[in-house]
Amino acid sequence: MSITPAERINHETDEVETTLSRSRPWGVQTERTARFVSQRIDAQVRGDIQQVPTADFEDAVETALANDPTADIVIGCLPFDPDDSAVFICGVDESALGAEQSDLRHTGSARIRSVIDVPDVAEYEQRVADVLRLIEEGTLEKVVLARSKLAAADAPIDPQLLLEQLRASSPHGFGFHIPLVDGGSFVGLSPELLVERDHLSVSSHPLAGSRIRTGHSGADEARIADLRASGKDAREHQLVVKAVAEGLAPYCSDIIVDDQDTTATDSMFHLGTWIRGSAAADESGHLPSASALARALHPTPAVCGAPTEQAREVLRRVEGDRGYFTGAVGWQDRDGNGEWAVAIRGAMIDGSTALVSAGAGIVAGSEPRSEAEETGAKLRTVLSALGLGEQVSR
Ligand SMILES: C=C(O[C@H]1C=CC=C(C(=O)O)[C@@H]1O)C(=O)O
Repeated sequence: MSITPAERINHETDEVETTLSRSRPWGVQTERTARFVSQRIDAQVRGDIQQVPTADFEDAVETALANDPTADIVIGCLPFDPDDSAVFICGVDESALGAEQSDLRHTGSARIRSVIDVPDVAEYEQRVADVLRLIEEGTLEKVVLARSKLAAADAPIDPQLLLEQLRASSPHGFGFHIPLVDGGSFVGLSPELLVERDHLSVSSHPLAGSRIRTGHSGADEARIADLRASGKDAREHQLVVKAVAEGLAPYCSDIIVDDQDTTATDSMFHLGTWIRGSAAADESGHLPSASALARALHPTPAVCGAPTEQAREVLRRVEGDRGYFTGAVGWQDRDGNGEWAVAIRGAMIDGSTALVSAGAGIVAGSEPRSEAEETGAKLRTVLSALGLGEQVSR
């Protein structure tokens, strides 16, 4: 008897569920340091870890800041599923005080001993094929399907060291280290700006459509040309640009959509588009905060799909709980200025294990094998910083 795509994608993965749920005891508070680094700031705050429900991103950020009246800014992560909890640390920006104020413990002695695919590559390719059938049937236009690798080391993994190693591999992007209530951390270097508000100025730089970098200039130029000429990648990208421009429209005036660019990370090329506008005050004179703008945009089709609700439903059935992966990570001040990056190219560190996840946009014309290769290359960005990389082939 043949299995339908809907039946197959009911698959659940115990290792991932366990790692994610261990990160979520409620109401625990312990003082730790969080860091967020971008072209705009290098912020480090020390305070209690606050885990708050997030029916609404803006309310959650405001609740966290209200809980700590002495704090200037909040750094934290917002979940992929808004029914889930967010984690914040509020405080005074201590980055100017130097590293001795932080939790830095650069032991660097952890060696990765084993890596498990979750799901295995064949199952991921089957899921892509199943989603392609749903797309063919006309139910959906795009779904961003993710897979993970669970790496186990012989000693606790140092999250600060991982962040430094990621930053050494790529000078751009949004570096983050968010401590979690169970003692674990969410660490990464995202290339994608969900939204930034700097007083009146609002910007977003969605990415979608990718090629793997070879590291050889001639071959890389050919890959960039191929990416720019690809109708499939243009469709995948334009779905995101349209959603972001429409999402910002109620909150901004003078929205300008730039020409498409190519954004490079250490391992990937992506199609990107800057979308900018001026923050518009509501009837009581309030400007939309960075988190209100993040709420309006999340989840974009760069991490979920289109139409959003149908894609989200597929992801719930296929992948289960994504936790903070493909949520948002960033900072915000009391005036609502801030930056929220898309929470990709990161790892959930739990003692001596690291759960690394990556997704790829599936649209008509996608091929299961190349989507597995693309997610493999995205995973390698983080795995290399953990000291793996070439040893992990796909
Ligand atoms: C969802 C991820 O990437 C997104 C960002 C850039 C390009 C993407 C793509 O081409 O599929 C994804 O939309 C990820 O890295 O986990």
